[in-house]
Amino acid sequence: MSGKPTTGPFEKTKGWLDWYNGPSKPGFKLPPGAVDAHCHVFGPGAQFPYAPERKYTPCDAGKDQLFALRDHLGFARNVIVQATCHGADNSALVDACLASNGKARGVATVRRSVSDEELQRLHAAGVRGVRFNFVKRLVDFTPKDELMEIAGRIAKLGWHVVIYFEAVDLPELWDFFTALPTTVVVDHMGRPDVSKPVDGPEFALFLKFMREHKNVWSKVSCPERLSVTGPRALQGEPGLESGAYKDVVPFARRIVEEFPDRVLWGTDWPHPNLKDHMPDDGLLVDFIPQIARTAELQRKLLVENPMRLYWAD
Ligand SMILES: O=C(O)c1cc(C(=O)O)oc(=O)c1
Repeated sequence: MSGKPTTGPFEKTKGWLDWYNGPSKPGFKLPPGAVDAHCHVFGPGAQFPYAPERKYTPCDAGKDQLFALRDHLGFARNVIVQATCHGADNSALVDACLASNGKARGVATVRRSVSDEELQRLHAAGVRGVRFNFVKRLVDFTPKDELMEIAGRIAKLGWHVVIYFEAVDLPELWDFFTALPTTVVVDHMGRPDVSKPVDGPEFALFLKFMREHKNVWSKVSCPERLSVTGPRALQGEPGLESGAYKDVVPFARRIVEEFPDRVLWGTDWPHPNLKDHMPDDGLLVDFIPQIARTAELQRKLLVENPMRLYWAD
């Protein structure tokens, strides 16, 4: 990996943790054609300014650094998800997709005012979905009728909707989510509270959501974000052997084993808003065989599912 995080003309949010630029080589050998199906680009801010309405200002994390990480870890492709710090200006995302030689597809953020021409331009760049965010610390509220209107328009392009929310908010969002007319992909397992039992009512509701709605998929990503007690995956520390993020394993494993054809995995590089540590992305890859325990489950999670959703054409 080359390149160090820079900050450009913007001042980072106080306490911001930069991505770790010395990731280890994973011990786990990814299957050929593996896709990192959730990652972001931030700026660089000098070229792609952060949005005025953003809730945080990150360090830069540009496409060259993302592609270097992809190659270092052994992924073949990326799905780049529009980060909230760029609002609905998808320029950095589009630039990265276009520069990737077909190795990156995107999930954009759009407003009701987006034109059909702009949607076509995004499609041509490789965008295949839009992201609706309900995490209050990240975005201002968007009315549900606006989101439903957008969903109806992008459905015609064959795109899907990615949703990000906290587990406690699922009951209130249920009717909206289950009325969406597209495939629906949940970010980071709907952020379960992993200090609660995997068999408890909160996670049961999430499993019911997926069980009763066959159009719902889940990213089994972000153990570093969800873990409460598990040891961290830090360079120089025994990651896999000591069971890094082990409190997250039962949740992710449950989803992978019940819904093997509707799961995706991603690094979440450059890991926005982590508060107490920055993971080694190589060790995050080493987390995968704990949650997808057979070669077949790994192939579905890392190759077949993301290819079906993002590279169907
Ligand atoms: O939990 C987060 O802070 C977070 C933020 C963003 C974003 O700002 O887009 O994306 C993620 O996947 C996760």
